[in-house]
Amino acid sequence: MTNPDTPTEPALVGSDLRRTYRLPRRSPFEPGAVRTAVDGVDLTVAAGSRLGIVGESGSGKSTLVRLLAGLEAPTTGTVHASGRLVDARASAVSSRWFRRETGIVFQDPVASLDPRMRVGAIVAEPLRALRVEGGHRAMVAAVLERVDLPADAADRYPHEFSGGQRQRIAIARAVVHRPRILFGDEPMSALDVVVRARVIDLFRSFVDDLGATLVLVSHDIGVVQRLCDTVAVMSAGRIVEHGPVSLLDAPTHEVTRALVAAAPTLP
Ligand SMILES: Nc1ncnc2c1ncn2[C@@H]1O[C@H](COP(=O)(O)OP(=O)(O)OP(=O)(O)O)[C@@H](O)[C@H]1O
Repeated sequence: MTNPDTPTEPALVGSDLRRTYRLPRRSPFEPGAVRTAVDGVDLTVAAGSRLGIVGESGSGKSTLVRLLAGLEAPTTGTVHASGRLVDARASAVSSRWFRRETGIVFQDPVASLDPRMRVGAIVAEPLRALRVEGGHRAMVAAVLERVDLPADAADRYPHEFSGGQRQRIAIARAVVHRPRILFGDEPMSALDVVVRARVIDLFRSFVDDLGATLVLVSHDIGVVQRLCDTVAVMSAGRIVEHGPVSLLDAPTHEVTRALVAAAPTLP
């Protein structure tokens, strides 16, 4: 039996994460320049916490979340999930344990859903790939209902749905296997205000139900204030401020101050 006083292992620990990209060469005589997207990040995400990652465009938010989600390998540094090394270069079989623990929602629901597959097959895909036991059809039907899609949604194709509905299909696919960590990379930013509010609610209710850890990239401070309990502020590939989300109410770092000052007031 676990002692409630014993601190549990952090959901994620990124240690000295660095990710560089070599840009295309401008001349045949010189190598391409190197761009540093993430520049020595140490980050611990406590189990059950809800971390928002904010920062100006190009500050490295998406790259950091791809590293934490094991979608991309760091140039140097490591990611551990519940104490276990996450290896983005591992085979599908070796990385299955981590894929089972994680779900990801991206910004663009059109690009992230295969147009040739029916919605039911799209949402069932993680169950199949991750060898989840049980009746997949029933699990898919239940999760589609949870995201308010019509009963016949499973038999239809993504193009038959609106942008907001497609994002809800993407959320259904991300949570159908009941992950312990949910990642979102700007999952609300392609949506209009009303649809965005609904998608925020859905994120919150799934994270509550699953008792999951949330790692959410957003340029929208208001979304982070609504969904997250902690925030990390990025600038030029580094985390310049990290703490409770209330730090956005009284920002001290100049980067955070500028982000808060530039944020529109939400209705
Ligand atoms: N595959 C890549 N090849 C080359 N450069 C890249 C690549 N991915 C990211 N970068 C560069 O790394 C830096 C950080 O990019 P990243 O997308 O992580 O930032 P971001 O904070 O998520 O930006 P945005 O808010 O605009 O999405 C940028 O300068 C970007 O151009």
